[in-house]
Amino acid sequence: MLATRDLTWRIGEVAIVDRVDLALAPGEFLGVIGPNGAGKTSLFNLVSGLRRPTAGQVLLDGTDISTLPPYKRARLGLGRTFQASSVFGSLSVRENVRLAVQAHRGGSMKLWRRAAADREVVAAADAALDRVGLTHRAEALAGTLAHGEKRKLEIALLLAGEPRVMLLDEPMAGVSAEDVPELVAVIRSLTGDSGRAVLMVEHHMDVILGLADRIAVMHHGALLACDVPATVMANPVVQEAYLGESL
Ligand SMILES: Nc1ncnc2c1ncn2[C@@H]1O[C@H](COP(=O)(O)OP(=O)(O)OP(=O)(O)O)[C@@H](O)[C@H]1O
Repeated sequence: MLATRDLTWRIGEVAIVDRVDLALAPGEFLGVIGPNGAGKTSLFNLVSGLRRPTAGQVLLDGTDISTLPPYKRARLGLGRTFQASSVFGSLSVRENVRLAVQAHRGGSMKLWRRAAADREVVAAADAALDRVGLTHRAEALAGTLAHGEKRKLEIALLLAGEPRVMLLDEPMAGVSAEDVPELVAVIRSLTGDSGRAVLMVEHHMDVILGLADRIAVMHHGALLACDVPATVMANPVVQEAYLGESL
């Protein structure tokens, strides 16, 4: 479904992302971990289109998308969340999701189509809010949401684009410990239907372990290991890379 082949991003002589090969199957949840500065965010930016690789490719369903901007990748079914919040704080939660659904579907100029289309948009927005457990906050201004709720809203915005592959960039960042389990449950449900695949960069090992089918470990830009969680955890090379950081 999604794959990287020899994916490389160099700044001068330094390989920030170094010949990374990854493959993500339909319905699969792949976690990307690595010590600080390992190149996780850079890899994520190459896959989502925020940066162009200096060598290698990003493939979606076998097609090379390496040079496409993020919005074109999104149209092909590759959607990402951002670490920085991309929410309109002065609009309600429902309005935010409605706009995302509308942006994804495009508008019809025919008035007689408009009313029915509007109902469909609202229904799709409400379904996305329900998916992430935010129905009870639909009328709240998005700017008033707690961190954990904001992360859920960002996932709802992403769902509005009906992606086949979801890229999640540290969705637990800034979320208080008591809100983590609920957010983990929402994220776990994302691969539960329709063969949607998830690639998630996350700093918290315990979160990744509870979610991922396979874990890719990055170190100094390269892929150190990519396997099922138990095998990765038992890998001495991985343990060595994390020396001084808690696994
Ligand atoms: N635009 C840039 N210019 C120069 N160096 C960069 C740039 N972007 C990233 N780097 C460097 O590349 C390395 C990898 O950074 P990256 O943010 O991808 O790592 P990371 O694994 O996401 O780290 P963290 O877990 O701390 O977010 C770091 O040493 C960083 O300083």
